[in-house]
Amino acid sequence: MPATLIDGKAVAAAYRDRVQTDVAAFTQRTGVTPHLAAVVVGENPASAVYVRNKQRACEKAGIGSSLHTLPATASQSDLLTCVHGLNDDPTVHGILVQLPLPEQIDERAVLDAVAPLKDVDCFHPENVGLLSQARPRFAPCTPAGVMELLSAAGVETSGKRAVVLGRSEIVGKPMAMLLLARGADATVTVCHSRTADLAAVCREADVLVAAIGRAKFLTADMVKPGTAVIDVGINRLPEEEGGGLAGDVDFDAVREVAGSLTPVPGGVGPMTVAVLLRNTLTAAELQTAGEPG
Ligand SMILES: NC(=O)C1=CN([C@@H]2O[C@H](COP(=O)(O)OP(=O)(O)OC[C@H]3O[C@@H](n4cnc5c(N)ncnc54)[C@H](OP(=O)(O)O)[C@@H]3O)[C@@H](O)[C@H]2O)C=CC1
Ligand SMILES: Nc1nc(=O)c2c([nH]1)NC[C@@H]1CN(c3ccc(C(=O)N[C@@H](CCC(=O)O)C(=O)O)cc3)C=[N+]21
Ligand SMILES: [Mg+2]
Repeated sequence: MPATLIDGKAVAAAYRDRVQTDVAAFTQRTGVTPHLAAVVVGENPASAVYVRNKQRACEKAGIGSSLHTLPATASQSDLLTCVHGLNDDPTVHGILVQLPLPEQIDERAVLDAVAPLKDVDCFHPENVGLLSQARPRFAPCTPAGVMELLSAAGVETSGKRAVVLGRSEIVGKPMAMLLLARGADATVTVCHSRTADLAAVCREADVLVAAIGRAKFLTADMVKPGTAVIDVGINRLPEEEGGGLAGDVDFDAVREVAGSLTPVPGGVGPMTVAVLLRNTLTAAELQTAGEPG
């Protein structure tokens, strides 16, 4: 029996409706419109999609948004000046510095410069620390979106073996943290480029999250029948293969063995945007006087 497809678009739409309702109540009560500022350095086609989706979603949810673009040649200090300006602007509640940054920029230094209360990506060490102690201030957008999808699909994680492919600060690591947390209660293994017997480790998984950035990397032989497979990957296919998007999962083949599976597009991507909206409201609450947040 082929896998049940998890409809990320639908789950995200319902999630965004709840955010929209909460934004309206917040704005009514405080007179404040939550505002998300995105900082983009240079041109990157993959980033452009994300920026567009975010801006459209903000508008629909009653959240203000602004785009701050710097040329690909921008210096570290240009970028820090931009971030400091947004930190000091009381009308801006959330700041997102789009990754990756050009190579002349020290990515960590820039992310560390974002005011912790405006750090809607949950990248600042203070927020990562809070997350790791299971008292999060902000949800890591993509991993939290994955947890929402698992829950919407009725996938049990407690006591199950979860395998996360990838150990990045943006997806793999915080994903492992959320699956491990009390309440989710999975037994978590994190794999990376040095993992031995990767296929065998993957075959142990009841829940498998692929976030490595290699098109169609996860093949059917790496998946135990019935496993819930979440495909975080967003990879642009070469022109010879049609130039479309592909996840990290070999969708057509894995679909025949997995219990449930997310498509790309229409899976995790829309959830990332939805959680980002929620975090922007949370940031506005934390920064608005009289709001316990
Ligand atoms: N849907 C969404 O909202 C989002 C999607 N993405 C997508 O998710 C994917 C991953 O992104 P991101 O985490 O930023 O990527 P990174 O490149 O930062 O990290 C990739 C990770 O995968 C590991 N890896 C790479 N190749 C292999 C391999 N052959 N075998 C095992 N492990 C491997 C790397 O190992 P090592 O550490 O050893 O190098 C690394 O830990 C990308 O396709 C990206 O576009 C990203 C963010 C949000
Ligand atoms: N500071 C920072 N935070 C991020 O969260 C971040 C980032 N930088 N840099 C880039 C990656 C990638 N990312 C995506 C989010 C949503 C979609 C998305 O909405 N995808 C839709 C549409 C895809 C399409 O049609 O092209 C989908 O998968 O259905 C894609 C990609 C966030 N990232
Ligand atoms: Mg997706």
